[in-house]
Amino acid sequence: MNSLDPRSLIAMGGFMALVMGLVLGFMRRYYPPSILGLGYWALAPAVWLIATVFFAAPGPWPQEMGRWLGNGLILLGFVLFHVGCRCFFGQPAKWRRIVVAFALVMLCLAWFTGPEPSYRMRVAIVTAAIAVVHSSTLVFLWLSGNRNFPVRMVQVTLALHLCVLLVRLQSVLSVPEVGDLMDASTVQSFYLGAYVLAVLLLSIGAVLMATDRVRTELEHMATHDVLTGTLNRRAILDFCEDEHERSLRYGQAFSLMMIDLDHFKAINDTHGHQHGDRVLAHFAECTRAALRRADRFGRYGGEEFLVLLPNTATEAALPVAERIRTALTTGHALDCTASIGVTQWRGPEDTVDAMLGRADAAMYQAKERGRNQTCAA
Ligand SMILES: Nc1nc2c(ncn2[C@@H]2O[C@H](COP(=O)(O)OP(=O)(O)OP(=O)(O)O)[C@@H](O)[C@H]2O)c(=O)[nH]1
Repeated sequence: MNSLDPRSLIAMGGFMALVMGLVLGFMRRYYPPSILGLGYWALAPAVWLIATVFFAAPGPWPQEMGRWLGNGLILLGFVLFHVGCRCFFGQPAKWRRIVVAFALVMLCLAWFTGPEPSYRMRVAIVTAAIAVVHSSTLVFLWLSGNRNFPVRMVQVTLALHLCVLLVRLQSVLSVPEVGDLMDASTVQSFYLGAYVLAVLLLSIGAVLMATDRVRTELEHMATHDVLTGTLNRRAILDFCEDEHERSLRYGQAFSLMMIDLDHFKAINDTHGHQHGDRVLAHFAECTRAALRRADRFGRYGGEEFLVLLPNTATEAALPVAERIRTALTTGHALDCTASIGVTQWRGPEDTVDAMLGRADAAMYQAKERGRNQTCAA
């Protein structure tokens, strides 16, 4: 079987690193600053590209020195990828540990380049070091708990490359001497091919992870209220329609709860609009804490909020309303009171609009009766 020329493979890796470095660099520039880690992910391919130059191009430096630097830069690229992953998930890099370990590896490589030249030992050291970096990236990603496609793709790429590295390490340690990097053997082509693929797939994985995060952030912005963090009007109404459809299909009742803060205009007028905003945020936090996971809570408009209680009839919704009112009066400086109107789905003829109307009417009834209470309709 004809083996691929190692120089061509290295050049291919360099070209891919160039393209992916540019893509990630542009993303770093134009994506929201909340997407962390892109800088390190963009640096990794740039470093791999420079490594390619040291390996493949004859330069003014001695060949052995070029190999030493090339190996170091390849390792550094994977370290930067690891740091990018940590930053992306909001974890600081352990720089002290990284710098010490990297310096040690470079010293060992220098030893087996100059005083005690051994290509075999250099291969073993670099391979083992990259395997350690891959393992810690893998463990970190696993512990991050994220299981979406881009993370899975990066994990699979790291795991496969790790397998190749371990095979290489084992084979390099089990024979007295191995061929040179530029020997056109099938085994060498396999290792270099795996490296090129790893460079490409890890960079693509980084692109996908960042893009997925931007999509999630945009989705959140489109469905949530900035001030209170609750669902916005459109999103909570969408949930109501979904629940209504479910009730039509399965015949299970659900309840809606309209909540309006009492005398909120007076709060604004007395303490200022900003204080009013803080009261709204505090109200949202307390209410969220009083609800179950399956309940949906959204800002209907101004100081009026809507709660959707799936699978819940009025009798079960009323204690929830009381729980919310209790949660709002705990002695906190931002405490307030609220009037609540509750209604439940009444059967196939009932609509979300009709339910909203009834919940609103019940809430106004609560206001008329003196506020800070719940009425059902
Ligand atoms: N600070 C702040 N105020 C808001 C916001 N949205 C609406 N408001 C204010 O909420 C007040 C609502 O006042 P009203 O509708 O008269 O109701 P109220 O004073 O709560 O009186 P009752 O509902 O009858 O108890 C208005 O002054 C609005 O300007 C907001 O996002 N932040």
